[in-house]
Amino acid sequence: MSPPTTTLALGEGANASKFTLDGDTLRVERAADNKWPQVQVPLRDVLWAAVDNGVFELSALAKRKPKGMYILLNMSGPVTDADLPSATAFADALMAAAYPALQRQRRLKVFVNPKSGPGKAVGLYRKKIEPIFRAARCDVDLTFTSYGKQAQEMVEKLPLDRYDAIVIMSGDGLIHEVFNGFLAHAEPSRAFRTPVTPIPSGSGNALAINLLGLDDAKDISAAALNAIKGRPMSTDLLSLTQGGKEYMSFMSQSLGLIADLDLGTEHLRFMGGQRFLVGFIYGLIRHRSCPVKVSIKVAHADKRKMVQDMKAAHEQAQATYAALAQGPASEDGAAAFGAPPDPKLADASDEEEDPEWVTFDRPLVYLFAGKGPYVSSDVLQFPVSLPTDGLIDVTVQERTTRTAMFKAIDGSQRGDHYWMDTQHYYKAYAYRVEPADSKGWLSVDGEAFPLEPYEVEVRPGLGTLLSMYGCYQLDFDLPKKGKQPAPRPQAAP
Ligand SMILES: Nc1ncnc2c1ncn2[C@@H]1O[C@H](COP(=O)(O)OP(=O)(O)OP(=O)(O)O)[C@@H](O)[C@H]1O
Repeated sequence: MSPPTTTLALGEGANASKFTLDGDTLRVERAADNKWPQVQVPLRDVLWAAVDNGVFELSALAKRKPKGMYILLNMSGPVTDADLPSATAFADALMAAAYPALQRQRRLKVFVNPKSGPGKAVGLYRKKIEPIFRAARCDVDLTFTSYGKQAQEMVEKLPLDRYDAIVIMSGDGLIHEVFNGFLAHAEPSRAFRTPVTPIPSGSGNALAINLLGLDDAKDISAAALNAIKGRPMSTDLLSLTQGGKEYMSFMSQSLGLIADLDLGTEHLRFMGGQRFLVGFIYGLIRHRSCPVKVSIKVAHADKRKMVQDMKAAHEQAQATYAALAQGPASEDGAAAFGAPPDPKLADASDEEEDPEWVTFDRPLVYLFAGKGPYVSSDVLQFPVSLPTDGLIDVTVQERTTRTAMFKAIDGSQRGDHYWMDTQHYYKAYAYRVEPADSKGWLSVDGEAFPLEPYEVEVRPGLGTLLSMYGCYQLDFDLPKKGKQPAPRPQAAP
């Protein structure tokens, strides 16, 4: 239920301020403020309100335009003794409405990688993120990483009771480290329940894009808000075994063209995200096959059904989120988006499914498997991925003409390649790869692994992320009428 309209008026004459809590919105009118004489923000963006030592304090993130960047507003003003009861009551009501069934003042373990992306993370953290966490009165334990794998080592020994979430300001590489730190923790299942949330500052920030959406992922303040207000969202993780050792992958594994462009373009780092596109074009010009044997434990492979399932799951998650956001105020942060489904139950309705291992036996250009729709801001590789369907999305690009592959680049941000006949898409419980030779790369969450035999198995709902929505943020649907995709031939088992 939305809170009733409540108003607080403070000060007099030119210094008068009026605060109105109206449904899901806070309105502030302060004629004396030259920059923001009137502000309207959704309650979601309110970070703090309190009366402290006779001063009314209010912090919120605000935007000048709906699609603009967040700006932190800290307002404060004296409260007379006569106004003290009404100001305190207003602040309490505002906080209750701004944190519905959400824990306040989260205790955050924050990792910032100074070397991530263009190397500006420290400055951005100090300028933008730190003031937001301070405004929300979060308890921050900050580490600027000083060498590779430092975050992983620290997470392996993390005192789990000490933190409500782990915040990672870097690219996807440091998130990979954190999940692998959990794997080596003395209490792995408890460790994996610690929510993880990204603040994008790397060259690949897929998790931030998937949680926040393409637009908000450009605004690190939106990511900070997610660390403060996001709700725990379970996610499947992908257990990769190679040479008898287990690794945890949260995002993707790739071979062939995709791994080459991911790992073989380090020298083009100065280009930022553009280096992946350049690498893709270079790979297409070389047009090499990827000599591997791929076996997949397939749950189903009907592209249209996958889209319908994804849309239905998103609707359900959004309804759950909306109910939670309207829920009674509480300081209990345990509200999650429900338990992950049993993957066997998820497909119980589909009697034609064959849970046996099948072998993909056509020449392929790349294999790309993972969790989470976007793998970079330009590529919507797994548009039907769901956080907790207990399945991994496995795509195998069969060898085709260069022209067909070049055409696919254009719509890759929209996921157009999903509909290519030669792009085989499987929902799978597990898959195995046996490379014919060891020349080339295996990329796991963007990190280099040897091109040796490996197997991936889904660990349903093992990990926890933070989300404002309860589902990934993307726009993908069945093609409009008149633009029907051609029927896709099954890869022969
Ligand atoms: N201070 C540091 N110096 C050098 N490397 C570091 C430091 N801190 C972390 N690292 C390593 O930097 C890598 C950066 O990965 P991450 O993906 O998070 O950022 P990125 O800028 O997107 O990098 P990449 O493009 O390589 O993926 C991680 O493997 C991590 O171990």
